[in-house]
Amino acid sequence: MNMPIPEVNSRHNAKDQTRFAALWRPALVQAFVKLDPRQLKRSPVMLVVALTAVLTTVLCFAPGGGVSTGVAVQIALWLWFTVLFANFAEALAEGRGKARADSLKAGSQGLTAQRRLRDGSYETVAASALRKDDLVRVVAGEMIPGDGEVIEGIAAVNEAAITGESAPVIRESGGDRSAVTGNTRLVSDWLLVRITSNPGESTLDRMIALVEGAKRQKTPNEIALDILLIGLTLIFLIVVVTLQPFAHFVGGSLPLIFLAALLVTLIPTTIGGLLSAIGIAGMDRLVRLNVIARSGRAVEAAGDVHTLMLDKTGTITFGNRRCSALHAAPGITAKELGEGALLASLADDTAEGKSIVEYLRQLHDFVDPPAGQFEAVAFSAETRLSGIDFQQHRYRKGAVDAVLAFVGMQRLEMPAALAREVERIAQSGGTPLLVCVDKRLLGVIHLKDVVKPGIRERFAELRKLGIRTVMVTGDNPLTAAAIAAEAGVDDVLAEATPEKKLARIRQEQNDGRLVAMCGDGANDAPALAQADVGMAMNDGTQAAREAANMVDLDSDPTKLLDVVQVGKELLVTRGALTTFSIANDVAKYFAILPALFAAIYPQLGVLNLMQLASPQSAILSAIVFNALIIIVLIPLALRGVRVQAASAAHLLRRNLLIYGLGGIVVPFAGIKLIDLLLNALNLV
Ligand SMILES: Nc1ncnc2c1ncn2[C@@H]1O[C@H](COP(=O)(O)OP(=O)(O)OP(=O)(O)O)[C@@H](O)[C@H]1O
Ligand SMILES: [K+]
Ligand SMILES: [Mg+2]
Repeated sequence: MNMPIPEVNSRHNAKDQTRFAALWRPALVQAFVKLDPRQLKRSPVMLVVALTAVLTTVLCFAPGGGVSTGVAVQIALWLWFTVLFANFAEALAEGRGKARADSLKAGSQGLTAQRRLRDGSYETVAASALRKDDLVRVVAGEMIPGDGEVIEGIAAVNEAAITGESAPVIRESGGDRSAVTGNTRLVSDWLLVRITSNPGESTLDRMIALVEGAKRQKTPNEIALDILLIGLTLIFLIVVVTLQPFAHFVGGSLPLIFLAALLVTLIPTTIGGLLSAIGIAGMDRLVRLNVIARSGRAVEAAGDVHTLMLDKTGTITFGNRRCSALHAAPGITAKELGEGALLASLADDTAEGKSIVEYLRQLHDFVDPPAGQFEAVAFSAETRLSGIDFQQHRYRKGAVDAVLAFVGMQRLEMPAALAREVERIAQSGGTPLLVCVDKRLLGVIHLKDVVKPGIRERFAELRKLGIRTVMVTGDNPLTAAAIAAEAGVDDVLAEATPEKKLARIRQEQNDGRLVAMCGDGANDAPALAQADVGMAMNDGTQAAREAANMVDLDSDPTKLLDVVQVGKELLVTRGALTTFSIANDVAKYFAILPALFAAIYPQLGVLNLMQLASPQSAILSAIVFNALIIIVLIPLALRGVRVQAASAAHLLRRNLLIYGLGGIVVPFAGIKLIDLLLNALNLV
């Protein structure tokens, strides 16, 4: 049922065609610009073709060996076409991203910022002059001048320029929603932002570099393939050079121009010419998915990922865990619990803490303790506690096991009514926070969060691709299990600290599996850095965005499914075209050799199955075919081979059959057809 059906990816067909109409002209110009040897040397195979083209161009003036000048000129021209077609493919791939890069650049031009000086006043500077740790103030209506972290304030931000999503999002200091992106617009209030990137390193800069493909580094896979292609080129060079002694042996001779042309038809020019376009097109598909990848390597790893780890709050759920109710322990009044919970939350600037304060202020009028008379204990993912020390009392709230440990109580010693309440909250998928003062339990706070829609279906699709999903969360096992059941993950790791998350990833990697991690919090940063594919939610913290090697601008963890798809398509497309290219070249050898030697070894006539008209015609037809096949395969290289859920072995067999067999058969038909055409037109 899950049959692999490699086919040309048609999802973007209509769009691609309209784009092509706008793109081919500039790409044609670029094809000539890219004849620059400094650019050509990035592809060793194409460099060899270019050098051969130069040689044959020179030989046109004295072809020798009975080759007519007309044929020599045609061979030289088609060799140049071969290089130009490969350049054209690359230019087309780059062109698709360039329009987006240009509009991104235009949006950031002339942007200014209000930078805070030491004395607290502000100066106006160009956004491009901002450096890490500068403090800037942004007010409603202004653009945020760079990537940064909100230090003070709360505001709605329209991120459409970057994400294409026009609904504003809330950004505030503290907690997991504190990161802002340059070139997004503040639509309300004001923010004080600490800039976190130096010029040239921001999200916007990375996006531009990515879509332009200019600074694209070759991935380890591409380098390995390059080495294989260079090896094949050397082997065929030796093959071609040894043909001449054979010819001499029987008193004949092959013209140098034939040998040069033969070399080009035999070396892997098809994949050599399309390799870079395949890589750029893959990255472009990612950008269109609104995912920014730091390296092509991560995208390829995504194609092979086995385990996907996801943080719960903010990744699987929306992450606005808010206080929805309080339940007092037996013998504690609502007022006592409220006061304790408020004190434990006053100095807590996480979203959870703020929501508790807000909730309680609506119910009671409390008098705040004067500032400076208490000592804040900030929340940390390690302790999973927060609160204050005030008038010799220690007010705390936090994860159930953490607070029980704090008051020195076993789980079973908890008052039965409170234990039931905690369980009820957890089973509903909510997060229970116990509240205590010193050794006394006051009650429990119910934090509510909502699972993002569509998650379950997408995880089922991931499972079909053979990817296991694991939810890792700092929350208690019951809440974790409830959310896990709702989201449909395969496994859960609850009460996890950042270390535990990291250890789990290392363990999977030690078992030889590639791991992807999706997260948003500062506490996810180590895991995001350790994972082979680390995808940060754009609306998460700056720490997570910096540690990850991909950022999803839509903050949708299920986007990983698409990234896996792009990675697989990239690997399969490259593999398929390599198979095709090599099979093709070997077939050409047998297709044209009999014709080439017909005059020298008349006995070979029996092998001349294709009955090509003459050695001249055989060589020219092969060169023409060799160039045209690049053009024919450009759409496949740019769109990618469509990959559907299937085992790797199945895919491999299927592709070997289609592209291997195809690669052997196609040249026989193609070269014969061109031979007939050239002769009909009297060109040889
Ligand atoms: N402001 C807070 N004060 C006290 N305790 C908190 C606070 N926020 C969260 N907790 C408790 O600490 C636990 C861990 O929170 P944290 O945000 O680190 O979770 P996490 O590891 O990111 O996992 P997830 O995001 O999936 O919940 C929470 O489940 C909750 O019980
Ligand atoms: K070739
Ligand atoms: Mg989190």
